[in-house]
Amino acid sequence: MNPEPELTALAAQLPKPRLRRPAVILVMGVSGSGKSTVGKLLATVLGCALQEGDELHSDSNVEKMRGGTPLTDEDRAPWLRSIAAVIDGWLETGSAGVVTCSALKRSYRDLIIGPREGVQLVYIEGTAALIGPRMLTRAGHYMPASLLDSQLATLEVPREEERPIVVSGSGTLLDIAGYILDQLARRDAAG
Ligand SMILES: Nc1ncnc2c1ncn2[C@@H]1O[C@H](COP(=O)(O)OP(=O)(O)OP(=O)(O)O)[C@@H](O)[C@H]1O
Ligand SMILES: O=C(O)[C@H](O)[C@@H](O)[C@H](O)[C@H](O)CO
Repeated sequence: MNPEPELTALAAQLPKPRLRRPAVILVMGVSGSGKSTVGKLLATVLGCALQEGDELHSDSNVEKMRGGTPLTDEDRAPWLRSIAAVIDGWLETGSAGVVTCSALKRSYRDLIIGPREGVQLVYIEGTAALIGPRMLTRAGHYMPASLLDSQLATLEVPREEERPIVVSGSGTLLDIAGYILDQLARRDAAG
């Protein structure tokens, strides 16, 4: 992991929470909601591994998205399994880790988290008005802003029973990561 200098500087302003159990975190949300940026920040503060879900897509999935076509359930299935395998690896070794994945549908999250104990879901909320302009100005990413509408249409917001930490993507990165770390510490202490 080699986060950008700005993220390293932000991370230095966030105290590392003392947790009883290693944090295994899935950061979800539509494309452009801030998963990678927030995920990097969390992993830097926690001093743990970061797996970018985007890096696990097949070349054909990436080409499809680059061309402006939304992925289907079938396209996503092997990708979701590879994300679940990363989480299983961390759980088996008792390691902490942060994985980013859009995880748009409940069925996807059932596959990635399902009955696994000790995986914390974090959902970054954001409207098209917030995220669209950010996607347009983001450099060097294959995902076109034109796919944002389909991402939002496919999204099934996590329900209470999934015990998500829900945070608005409209705040500053410091606020967003600070809130997530605070919630993580409270839940760790209570659990
Ligand atoms: N809270 C924020 N404030 C300002 N800019 C932000 C914030 N969160 C994210 N951004 C910016 O928005 C853009 C999208 O963020 P990011 O790449 O982290 O989203 P993502 O959910 O990982 O997207 P994708 O799933 O498409 O990879 C980036 O340019 C990032 O710097
Ligand atoms: O499920 C999906 O449609 C995809 O995973 C997308 O969400 C992308 O991976 C990502 O967001 C692009 O950057």
